[in-house]
Amino acid sequence: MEIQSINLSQIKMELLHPFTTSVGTEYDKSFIVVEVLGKSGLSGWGESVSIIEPIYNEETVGTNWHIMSEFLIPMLLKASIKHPDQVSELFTPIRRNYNAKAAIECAIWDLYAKEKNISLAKALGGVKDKIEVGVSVGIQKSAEAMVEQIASYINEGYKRIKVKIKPEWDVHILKLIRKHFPEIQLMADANCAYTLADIPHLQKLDEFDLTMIEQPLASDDIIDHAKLQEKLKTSICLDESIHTSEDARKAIELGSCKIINLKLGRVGGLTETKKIHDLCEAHGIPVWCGGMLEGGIGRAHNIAITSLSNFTIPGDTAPSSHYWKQDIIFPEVVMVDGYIKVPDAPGIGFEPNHDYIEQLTLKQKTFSLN
Ligand SMILES: O=C(O)CCC(=O)c1ccccc1C(=O)O
Ligand SMILES: [Mg+2]
Repeated sequence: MEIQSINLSQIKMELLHPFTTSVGTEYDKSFIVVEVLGKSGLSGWGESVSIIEPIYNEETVGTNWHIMSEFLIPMLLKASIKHPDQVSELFTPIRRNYNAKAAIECAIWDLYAKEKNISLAKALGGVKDKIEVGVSVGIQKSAEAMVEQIASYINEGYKRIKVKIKPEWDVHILKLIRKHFPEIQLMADANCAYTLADIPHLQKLDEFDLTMIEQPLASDDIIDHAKLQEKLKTSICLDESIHTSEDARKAIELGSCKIINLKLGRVGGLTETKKIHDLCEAHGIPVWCGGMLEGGIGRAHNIAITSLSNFTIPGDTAPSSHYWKQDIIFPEVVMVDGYIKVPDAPGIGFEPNHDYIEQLTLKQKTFSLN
């Protein structure tokens, strides 16, 4: 693979509906789109999932721009890359900054698949031609609004409902949801809102037959999660705590979780995601694809990775129309009967809408060796 140039665009998109979790509310999303132009004339695309504030992890759009332009892109332009697996290896001397690394690494994977004239899903070893879709429901103004929202999502066909919880927005909400929807596949995501002092309280969630509780404790913890898992019937799923396959190995060894949420940005890209996927598969730990309110390019990468065999639980991969009035790709991602088709066109299988991306651009820079 030979790289001609790399283009970064910081864009801003309005969310159709605000999204509230235990840590804050998102009204719009500003993020970086990466285009890697190959000497082949083909382009690979990636998207960084970081937002403006460092509230889910330590990265932001600003730190991503800095790390990409000062470190990752110069390294990449000087390197000779034959296979995308080499990119994460190349970036190893740069500590953490997983979202920044992933955006570039995913673009290289897309370019690689396009140059091979195969779909990204196929390049990654995917085995499914369609994926099951779940939806993440933010904290609402009232419990009644929550029930209405869920009813409309079930109507749209979503196969799994995830609700965001926090202390004071948990037991009564889940009780009400179960009263209305006794049969749905239901889970809860706490985004680190509890501590071990909450064990008796969290045990009350066991009666709701949740598929899992996601990241109940601190974002950097795997020890206390193991202690909590011993006291809960409900499976714990880790999100924020897992950045590498080594993290996953340790969490599995300790019994800190029974399920892992995989986000390409959080673990530095597709190669590491595959590694964690394979490790989990070998240990009987199911995985699913988390979402970070992605635009169409990030969403396309999520769809491709979800085609792998151990993604056995529906992910947070809702279609474009769930988030945006207009997405940045053609065609937009659509869901039919709770499924999204895995594209078989080369690479991510969706065409970035160049004009629209340009309209949304706040800041742009092109990098090349000469
Ligand atoms: O993209 C989606 O639909 C789900 C979004 C989501 O749950 C989320 C969004 C931003 C930050 C963290 C999380 C999370 O999964 O914890
Ligand atoms: Mg989560």
